[in-house]
Amino acid sequence: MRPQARLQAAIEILDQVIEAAAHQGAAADTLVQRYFQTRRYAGSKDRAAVRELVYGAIRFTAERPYSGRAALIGWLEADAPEQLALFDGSAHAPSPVEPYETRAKAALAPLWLEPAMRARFGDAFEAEALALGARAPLDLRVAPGADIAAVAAELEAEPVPGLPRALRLETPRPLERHPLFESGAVEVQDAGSQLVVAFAAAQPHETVIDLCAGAGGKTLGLAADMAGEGRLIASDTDRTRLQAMGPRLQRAGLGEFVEPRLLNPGREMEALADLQGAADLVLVDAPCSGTGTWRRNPELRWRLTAERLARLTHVQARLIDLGASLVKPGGRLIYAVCSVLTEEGPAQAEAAAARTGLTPGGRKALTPLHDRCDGFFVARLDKRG
Ligand SMILES: C[S@@+](CC[C@H](N)C(=O)[O-])C[C@H]1O[C@@H](n2cnc3c(N)ncnc32)[C@H](O)[C@@H]1O
Repeated sequence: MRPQARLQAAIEILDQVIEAAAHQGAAADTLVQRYFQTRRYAGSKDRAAVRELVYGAIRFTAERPYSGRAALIGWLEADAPEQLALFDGSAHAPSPVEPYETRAKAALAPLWLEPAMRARFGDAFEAEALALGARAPLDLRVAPGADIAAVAAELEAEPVPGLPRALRLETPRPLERHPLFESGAVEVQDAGSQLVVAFAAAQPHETVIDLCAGAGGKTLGLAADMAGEGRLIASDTDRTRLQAMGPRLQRAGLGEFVEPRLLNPGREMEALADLQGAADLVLVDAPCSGTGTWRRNPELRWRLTAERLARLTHVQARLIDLGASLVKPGGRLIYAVCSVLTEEGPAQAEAAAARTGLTPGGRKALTPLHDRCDGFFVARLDKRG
């Protein structure tokens, strides 16, 4: 592809990303992949270059742009103006840039969300928002049986302070076909997620419920901490995610240990009735805005709306109440969200303590700027014995 055609491809994909963001459609990564499935003439260098253009424009502005063209022009004018000469109207090229046409403006947070984020971060708002929008390294969790020093040497990865089983690749590269990944010796998991698991402090012989287990990222960490002793139930309402957990458990040799349970949305208790008041630990890793993961999913900034956020906080409160009923006297509930918003974090935990009668037992807020990991909020709530 000529450079001009790459720009035009990026514009077309960005149009799709904008449309999908407005209507809860497919993720940007999926749209990039689909675009090239039907364009076999594009080689791997073309794909990589177009992807860079698409993500450069997405990272540039947190405010959903008017069009793919506006997004790309806005970004290139700010960061690579020489490329605008390639908007020359030749075959497969974008038409020349007009002085008065709409261009996206740089924005660190969606306009409607900025006041809440300023209130949350105070003077550090700009630095925190910049860190949230920057590229993330690739973090790995090394399985208990694997020699971490040998894995670090083989992958040329660095240790992560405070997490003895974590390694970091500052420049991410695909690992899905690496023997260390295929054998279950390493799993991709952000340091923030690993810190949440460490905060939960699952112990051998406990009964643990990972209520919103998804594809099992944190389940694997909980299982490692339990050293295969006790009971670990992993539930979710999403069949596809729960099914994706299967191969991960197999790779880690945990197929027999973890009990997956598919829940019916709104009627979750039907599949959990036997566990009422039975768990030492319930992890509620609740669905959330994902504001803490903007580094890896920058287009989430274009997706979130006030209505969606309100729906999410409602679901979070419901899941905390459900989780609380599963905790046994003397047990604990760990509430976690990959969010940096007060209403999903501290405010949610405080309201939960007042509503459920559970006792606040410590909490932690992580941010990319401060902790070099995804943004997370995690809180512990104890049930009196
Ligand atoms: C933040 S994700 C969990 C990520 C997962 N724990 C991990 O570490 O990879 C939130 C999960 O909550 C699930 N979920 C949404 N509504 C739910 C409900 N009513 N009951 C249980 N899980 C639910 C979603 O399907 C999603 O997988």
